[in-house]
Amino acid sequence: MNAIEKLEKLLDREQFEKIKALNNPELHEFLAEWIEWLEPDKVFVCTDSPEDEAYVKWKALYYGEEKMLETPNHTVHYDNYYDQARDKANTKLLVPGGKAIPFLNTKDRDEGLREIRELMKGVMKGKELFVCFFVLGPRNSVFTIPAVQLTDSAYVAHSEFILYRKGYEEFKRLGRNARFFRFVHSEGELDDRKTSKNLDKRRIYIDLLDETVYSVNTQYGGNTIGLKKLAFRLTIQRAVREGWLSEHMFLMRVNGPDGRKTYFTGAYPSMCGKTSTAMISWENIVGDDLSFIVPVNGVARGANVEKGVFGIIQGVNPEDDPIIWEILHSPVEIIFSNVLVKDGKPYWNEMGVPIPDEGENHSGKWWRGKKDAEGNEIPPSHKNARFTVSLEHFPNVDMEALENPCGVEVGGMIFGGRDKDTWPPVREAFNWRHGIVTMGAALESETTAATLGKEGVRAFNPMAILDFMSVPLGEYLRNYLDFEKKLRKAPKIFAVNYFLRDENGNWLNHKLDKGVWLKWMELRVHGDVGAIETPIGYIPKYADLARLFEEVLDKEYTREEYEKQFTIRVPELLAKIERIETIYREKVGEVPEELFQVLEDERKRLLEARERYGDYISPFALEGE
Ligand SMILES: Nc1nc2c(ncn2[C@@H]2O[C@H](COP(=O)(O)OP(=O)(O)O)[C@@H](O)[C@H]2O)c(=O)[nH]1
Ligand SMILES: C=C(OP(=O)(O)O)C(=O)O
Ligand SMILES: [Mn+2]
Repeated sequence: MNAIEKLEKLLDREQFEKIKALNNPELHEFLAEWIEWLEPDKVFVCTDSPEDEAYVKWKALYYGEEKMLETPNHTVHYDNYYDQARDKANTKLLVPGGKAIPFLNTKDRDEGLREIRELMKGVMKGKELFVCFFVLGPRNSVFTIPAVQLTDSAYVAHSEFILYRKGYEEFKRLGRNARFFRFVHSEGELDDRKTSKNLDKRRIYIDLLDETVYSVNTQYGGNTIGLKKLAFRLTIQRAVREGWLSEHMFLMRVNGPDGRKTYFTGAYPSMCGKTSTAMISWENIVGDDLSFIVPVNGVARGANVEKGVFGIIQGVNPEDDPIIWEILHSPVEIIFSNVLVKDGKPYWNEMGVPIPDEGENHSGKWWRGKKDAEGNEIPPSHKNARFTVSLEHFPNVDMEALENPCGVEVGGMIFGGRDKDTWPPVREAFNWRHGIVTMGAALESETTAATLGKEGVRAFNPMAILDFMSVPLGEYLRNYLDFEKKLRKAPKIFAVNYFLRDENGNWLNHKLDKGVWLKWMELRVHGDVGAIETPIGYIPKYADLARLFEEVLDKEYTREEYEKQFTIRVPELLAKIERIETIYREKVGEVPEELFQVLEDERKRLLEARERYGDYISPFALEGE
């Protein structure tokens, strides 16, 4: 029996017709094999019709994976108490022979496939399987990658309808030419709260050879939403092979003087400010998490891979995040996950308004003071609780940029992480190489609640992408360094640090200060302001920041604040170079030689500056030159 005959037997007439209309034998083969293997009771195939999307939404409620909230179109979903973040340990890249690659979690492909197939055999008995088609990037463009998702979670399928562009018609158009990604997900057995039960058998296996990702016994979006962090491993591999960039970056428009529009991408690790930055209310959002950057006629052009936001809700408050706040309180389609619910209303930590003392949350029935099995007090919402919403509802979305099949010209690229004591709030690289090496490849950040495990540990995280890296780091960096050669004018590279602290652990900056750094970077892209040359790049002059603080935030910015924040911390910077160099020399292997040269040059500049000015160098001392 060939694949299409098999499918005719496995699917009811209506569903079968939808599949038959897609002229792609490879797709048919894949579907026949997996539907047979997963043994669902029922299969639903989603086309791009609003009815099919509505069906999935209704099924998420019907099967109890989501519950309605008071506001129309709002629902809440819970993940298991121990399934609240990405599971790095059980996320593995399947490579032939299980070849060890530094910093990557690999596993022998045959063994991995055997294991995951075993875990998935008949896993959908008694369940409904949803077959969904989406695309990454704008449709019918240089960025487009079609993808098919198989899942028994209507919540996962629903999330994808919010986050991705529909792709059934694109599959139809492309026919057998579709080079598509595949995602197979099962939440596995559920408990009475409809959360995944067999967490000890939670696995996320990425088959780089077949561009297929398998995910089982988990529901948390970062582990399950195929087109998000799972596809990301596959797009990085494609990008490095094909000479473009697939990055963990937001994409936003910063509005310059006289209506000038400048687009920036920014790479920060999970929970380090991508969404908050892209959502600055007076600028315009294009994307908040994943960007493709492709060289087109010598110009770096960027596009959002997605069309929605799976954002962290903790800390969203009416003062700092007026737009998200407004959206979260309007009747547009939103999935809240792992928040506190009381009388049909969602609540979350640090929301700036009083929170009830009891209700339901990710731990089940909750009351203030409730402790978990480990004796830890359970907060109202999980730190990694999220909202899922489509960008079309954002008053500040740049729709033209989001939908443009040619993407937008990238003027600047920003790198940043959680760093309490080393980098200044903002600086500009001397050139592409300097930025890619000392800001991107040298990025370190403290671990957060976006992944399971200990928080607050400083960790090497080049380009904020290490969790998703799928090729040897050296190859990835080679591609990055070479990218410049494909461009007539490379984007400027910047680094930011929103997380500096003083001796007592207090933040040195307010959450909205980033709005000022963005305006400064916009001016720098066009050469509109001067800067102070330091051993680690260009930093802003006090006078320019004082003026921008006034204009942007209507705030006074004192010389003392500036000096404290922009002091060049030579011992910390030297120690960092030491750490980074050691990692690349001793642990990574096959690193482009120029990386060491660039680090060495930076070290020399720092040592010379220390000779003249001492360990902690005031920016005013350098400006005087
Ligand atoms: N202290 C401080 N916290 C911030 C700042 N920006 C964002 N955050 C917090 O960092 C967390 C994650 O931010 P988010 O933008 O969602 O990160 P993403 O995962 O990179 O998109 C949230 O809890 C924010 O409240 C900032 O400038 N300063
Ligand atoms: C979905 C995620 O993205 P981020 O925290 O980068 O927004 C994640 O890391 O699980
Ligand atoms: Mn985010």
